[in-house]
Amino acid sequence: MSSIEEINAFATKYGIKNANLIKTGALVNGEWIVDNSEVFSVEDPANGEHLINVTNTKIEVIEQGIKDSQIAFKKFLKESTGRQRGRILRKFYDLMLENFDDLAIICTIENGKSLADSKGEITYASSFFEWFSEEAPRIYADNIPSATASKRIITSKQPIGVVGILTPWNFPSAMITRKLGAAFAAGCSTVIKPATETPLSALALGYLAQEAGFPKGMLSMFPVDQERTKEVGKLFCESPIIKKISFTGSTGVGKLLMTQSAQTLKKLSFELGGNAPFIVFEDADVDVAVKAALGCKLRQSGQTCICANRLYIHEDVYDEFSTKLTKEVSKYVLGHGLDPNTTHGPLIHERAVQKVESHIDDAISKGAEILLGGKKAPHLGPNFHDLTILGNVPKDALVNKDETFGPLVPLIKFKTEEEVLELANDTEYGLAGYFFSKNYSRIFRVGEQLNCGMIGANTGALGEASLPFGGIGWSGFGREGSKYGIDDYTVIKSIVIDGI
Ligand SMILES: NC(=O)c1ccc[n+]([C@@H]2O[C@H](COP(=O)([O-])OP(=O)(O)OC[C@H]3O[C@@H](n4cnc5c(N)ncnc54)[C@H](O)[C@@H]3O)[C@@H](O)[C@H]2O)c1
Ligand SMILES: O=CCCC(=O)O
Repeated sequence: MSSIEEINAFATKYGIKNANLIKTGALVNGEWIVDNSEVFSVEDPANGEHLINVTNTKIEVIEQGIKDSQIAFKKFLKESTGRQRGRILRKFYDLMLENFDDLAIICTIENGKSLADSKGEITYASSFFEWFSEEAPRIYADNIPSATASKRIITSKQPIGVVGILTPWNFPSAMITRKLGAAFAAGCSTVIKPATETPLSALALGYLAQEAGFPKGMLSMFPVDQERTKEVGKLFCESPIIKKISFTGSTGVGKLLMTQSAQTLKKLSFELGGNAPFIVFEDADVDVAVKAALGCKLRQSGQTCICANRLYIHEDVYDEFSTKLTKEVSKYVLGHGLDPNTTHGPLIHERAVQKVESHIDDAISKGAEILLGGKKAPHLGPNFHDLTILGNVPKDALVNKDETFGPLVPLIKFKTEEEVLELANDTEYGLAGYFFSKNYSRIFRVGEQLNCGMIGANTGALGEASLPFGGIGWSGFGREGSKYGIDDYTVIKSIVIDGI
């Protein structure tokens, strides 16, 4: 599908005012390539209905796009300044805000999350362009004293070159802007493969990039189906032109991409899976902890990499916490994301629902009890699952080790700080962690001992453009956003000058 009439009808059906945002082809060297000979279907995860067909970009088109991206990079490197790149990013930010409602609707129909969550995502996504528009003119380096009196060592931070960006479906806009904003601020060109489930949000950003003044070839986007995804991942990793890969997704795929990148020794940034502990100590403000758990565990129905995965509650406050949490969660409404009453949407696909079920079944077989929910909700659509709270989850339940990535809140009792720190750190993962206490020495002590890249102390909300976002261990490496975010897209060059 791609005629103007069809696109307009699609936009009208969903209340999207700016039909130009609906793109169904690949963006290659400044041109939209719509090829109806090979397409894949984008579906609404809430009801399984077909939304639109998108071009399944052919490998030869992608290979050419990568070459064009290198030409664009070299040209732009000579011409552009940080200030100019900053202005383009600022324009991009403004355009995202002008198209705010439309971008949120596009996100909801292809991802399933509630419109409120989508609006939150567009605010978050656009903030990275605002942030990096301000960072772009400030890429400073050093003048380093030499050991030899006649020498000077001058460094500069140069853009690494063409960057391959591979993004997931759970934040179809923000995972692109957090990478693209930093890469473009540094002066890199980018080739992006968005998630097969959510290409429309990505392609809408491709359109806005052109409107914002991205030079042709500085941003190319190749939508592909699941099957071709693997081929493109390998192509990016093995390409001698692409100098860096930035990936957000599962740890398994991260390991594969790292192996595939060995021959080209690429610079890599990986945001991978998590297994976030959420600890409520006996000296916590329980109301604060309950409020934080609602957002941090159940935002986007639990499909966020920094979602709490396992909740450890001190035995003294366990009953109060579980009663208050259950009362609040029972007020939530599952439904289609566009329905104004909906607080929580479906999961992305059947596999995700099965994982939630398997974690529930495992915990119950080991003695956990259902406090709320506990079942699939097929009457709402194929990918709906109850928001579920399990009490008295044993410490050997699967959910302690494996990320659910869904709406399951497992409550696990503990007695001592020492015991809970051991449980919390008993994992290969280390993305986010949370704990709640009013005792300041404990805040410092536990904060220093939790093995995670990001820690919330008395908060469940971490994400913002100024946060160095990233993990340790099997949760990946590299930091996105923040004053460090551009570093991943630059190389330090030193010039040693003698004879002074
Ligand atoms: N860190 C995050 O933000 C994040 C986001 C989404 C998923 N996840 C993790 O992934 C798990 C489930 O999600 P999933 O199964 O969709 O993850 P996944 O890793 O299979 O998919 C994530 C993204 O990677 C792409 N991808 C998959 N195989 C690829 C390959 N061989 N080469 C290149 N790209 C490839 C997918 O198309 C998708 O865009 C979760 O449990 C969570 O741990 C993490
Ligand atoms: O899911 C991955 C990113 C989540 C976030 O940035 O808050």
